[in-house]
Amino acid sequence: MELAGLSCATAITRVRLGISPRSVSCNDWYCPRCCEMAYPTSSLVIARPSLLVICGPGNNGGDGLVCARHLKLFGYAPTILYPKRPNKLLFQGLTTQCEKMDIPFLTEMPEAMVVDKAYNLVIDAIFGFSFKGAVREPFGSILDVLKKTTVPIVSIDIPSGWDVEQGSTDGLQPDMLISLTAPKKSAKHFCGRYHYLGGRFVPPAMEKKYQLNLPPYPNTDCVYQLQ
Ligand SMILES: NC(=O)C1=CN([C@@H]2O[C@H](COP(=O)(O)OP(=O)(O)OC[C@H]3O[C@@H](n4cnc5c(N)ncnc54)[C@H](O)[C@@H]3O)[C@@H](O)[C@H]2O)[C@@H](O)CC1
Ligand SMILES: [K+]
Repeated sequence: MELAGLSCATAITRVRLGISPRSVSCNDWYCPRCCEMAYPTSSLVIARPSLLVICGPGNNGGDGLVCARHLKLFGYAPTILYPKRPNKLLFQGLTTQCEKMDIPFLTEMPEAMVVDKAYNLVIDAIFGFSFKGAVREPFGSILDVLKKTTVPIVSIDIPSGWDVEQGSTDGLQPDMLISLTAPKKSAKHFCGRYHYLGGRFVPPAMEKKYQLNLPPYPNTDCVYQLQ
């Protein structure tokens, strides 16, 4: 989980993010002409390099907590929403680490307009490959807000609410997807601009056994850009 979260934070720092679609005429968050070196904090829309990380009740949420901590170490200003916290030492420890790093926690999901004004990016760490059935609250309302925001969304492993194999026609449409270990079948329905693979920790024997055909990560990188 530590490596998964670190690779998510690393992938996020690699993406170009424009000065502001509200302040540049081309309306493109990732336009190479309008963007500076991009994701460095100097190019963010809102002066403060603010990001909202929304964490769900399972390991996908744990990846989000780790990702938030590393983003803070990289110079960003993450805020976390973590509405359903499992009663397990692992997640309590990850939460404590974020608190000790002065990462603020929200008590409720802000409205879409507030998200648009306050954050440069939303990181969706709500559900991963164990999501099933109809979305239960409070996550249904949270996903509804995310569908209304204009802020780019980065989904960890799977866009939350998508079926792991079939995807979703009316679900979240993130701008960036970070597949962990290997892309899931639903990734072929991803229509955003950036697709990264992260989580460089698969033993070669396992990669061979499951014919994962993972791409060659360059040098010591923990992420690989697929798209
Ligand atoms: N190889 C692995 O197993 C790895 C897993 N990792 C992460 O772990 C994720 C999978 O973690 P988990 O198996 O804990 O599952 P998830 O984090 O996908 O979600 C499980 C949680 O969501 C809840 N849930 C499921 N369906 C729901 C619904 N319809 N409405 C509301 N709540 C619902 C469950 O009660 C459970 O609390 C991956 O997607 C990935 O992000 C990574 O850390 C890397 C390695
Ligand atoms: K997710």
